[in-house]
Amino acid sequence: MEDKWQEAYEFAVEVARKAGAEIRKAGDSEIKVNTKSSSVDLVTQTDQRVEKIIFSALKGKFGEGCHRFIGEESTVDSCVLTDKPTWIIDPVDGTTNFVHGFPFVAVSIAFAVNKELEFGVVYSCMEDKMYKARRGQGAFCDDEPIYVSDVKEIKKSIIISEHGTDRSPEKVKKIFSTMQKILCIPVHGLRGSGTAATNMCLVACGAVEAFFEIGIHCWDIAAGAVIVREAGGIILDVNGGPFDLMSRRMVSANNEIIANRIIKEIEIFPSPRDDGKPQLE
Ligand SMILES: Nc1ncnc2c1ncn2[C@@H]1O[C@H](CO)[C@@H](O)[C@H]1OP(=O)(O)O
Ligand SMILES: [Mg+2]
Repeated sequence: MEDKWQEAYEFAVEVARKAGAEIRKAGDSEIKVNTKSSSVDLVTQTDQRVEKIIFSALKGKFGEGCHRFIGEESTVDSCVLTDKPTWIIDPVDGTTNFVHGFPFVAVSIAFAVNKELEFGVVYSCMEDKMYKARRGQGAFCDDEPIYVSDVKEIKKSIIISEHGTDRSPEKVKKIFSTMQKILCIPVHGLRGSGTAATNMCLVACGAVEAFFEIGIHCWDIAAGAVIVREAGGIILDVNGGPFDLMSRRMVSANNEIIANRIIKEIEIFPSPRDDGKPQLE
């Protein structure tokens, strides 16, 4: 069949825009906060409600039986990626930002077939920016093509990383030690928007050279991964090997030179995979 997934791609953009409008509206009223894995891993009723809105729209259109659904708040199916068409969704990426009114919050919708990411949509809803990419067709922000930066010198780069939600002193020490080494190369700067999906879009549009993190989940980065690749960038594992969506770790960069220079400095710490398989070295 010609261009089998185009309709799904266009529908995903529509659904992301609607979901983002819901998030914006919810941000204007009182936000009820609960915690998940730790006291700093936040979830709100908006996360759960928006995920339901997205899932019911997609299931209504494509049928529950034919497609699989992986979502941050309600993973109905396990996180093991199969060959079946699979939606990978984070309804509110940057929940902590949302709770605090820090203006970077994204809806992330990705679609994989035969274990390969087919398209990704990231709607940065507070800025009203729609990032999207389909495999082989380029990356766009608000329908304008976007490209990664052409900087090859690490000393002329801006790098993004985040701190995650695990505050065990050993992990925090490794995260800060990595950041210190990168900062002292020296790079032009270190940044972090508080949403992995948006961070990847910042790589894709050339605002920063790289974003890396250990601890992120597949739903945080699946859509962003397509967008970065289609903008001309690359995604690698933090050990320099191939990127594995379920590994909970990755380096996305404008090119291999910047990626490998950062990888040299990353102090890897253990992070259980999303699919329960043994972690890579
Ligand atoms: N345990 C974890 N460690 C690191 N990042 C995490 C994480 N859990 C979620 N993240 C995501 O990483 C970014 C910030 O660290 C956010 O995109 C956040 O997603 P969330 O807002 O959907 O929870
Ligand atoms: Mg997230």
